[in-house]
Amino acid sequence: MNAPSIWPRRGLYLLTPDDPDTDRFLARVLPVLADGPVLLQYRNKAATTADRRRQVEALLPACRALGLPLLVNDDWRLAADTGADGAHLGQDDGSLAEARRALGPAALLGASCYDQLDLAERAAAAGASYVAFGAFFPSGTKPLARRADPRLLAESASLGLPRVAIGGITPDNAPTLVAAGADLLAVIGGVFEAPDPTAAVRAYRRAFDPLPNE
Ligand SMILES: Cc1ncc(COP(=O)(O)OP(=O)(O)O)c(N)n1
Ligand SMILES: Cc1ncsc1CCOP(=O)(O)O
Ligand SMILES: [Mg+2]
Repeated sequence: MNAPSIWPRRGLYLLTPDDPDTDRFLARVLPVLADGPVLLQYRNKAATTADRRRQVEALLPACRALGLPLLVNDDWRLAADTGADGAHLGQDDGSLAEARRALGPAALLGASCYDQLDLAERAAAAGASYVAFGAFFPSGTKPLARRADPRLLAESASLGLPRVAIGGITPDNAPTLVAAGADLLAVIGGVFEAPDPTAAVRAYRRAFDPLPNE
């Protein structure tokens, strides 16, 4: 694990797209990394187990060169085996406390809390580095995702952990979630389904750093 003790707690948290073809997957992801995401999550539900490992191993040197922390979705063991910076776990992805014990104190460990403050409280107690809520808007990537109320973002502030918002976030609706208390905006389709993914990455940055008249 090479997680920095101080990691970026505010900005675009980019998640990779589902793509079964490794060459195409990397050709889609690598070019947007330099343009402003502050965290990257490897999430590719369309890849085989062997390809998942290959793809994490291919992303890691690029992330290292940019100082961009890389988390692995679902599978903290793959994160441990590849030396990634951490993992993101949902309700079906195993024990957060076990992952924390295995990965150590420096690892970045994220927890899906959906629409439930009590899950966030439990995740914090189990050693999460951040808590994630959502979906806040309809998501083309995950149309059946549970929907969450933006008020959860303010209600979870007292946990003292960065709060991640996810689900259908676009450059247009991003500012409302930042205003509601989101520290990190987790995005897939808004970048990878955009006609110009690099321009889309830059557009999300504006939610955190608006122009003077905005
Ligand atoms: C930052 C972030 N938030 C939520 C999720 C969703 O995790 P999960 O519920 O385990 O669903 P899948 O991503 O595994 O489909 C996430 N991955 N990242
Ligand atoms: C993994 C996940 N969990 C809730 S919504 C979602 C998908 C987010 O993707 P998009 O940004 O395309 O809506
Ligand atoms: Mg999961």
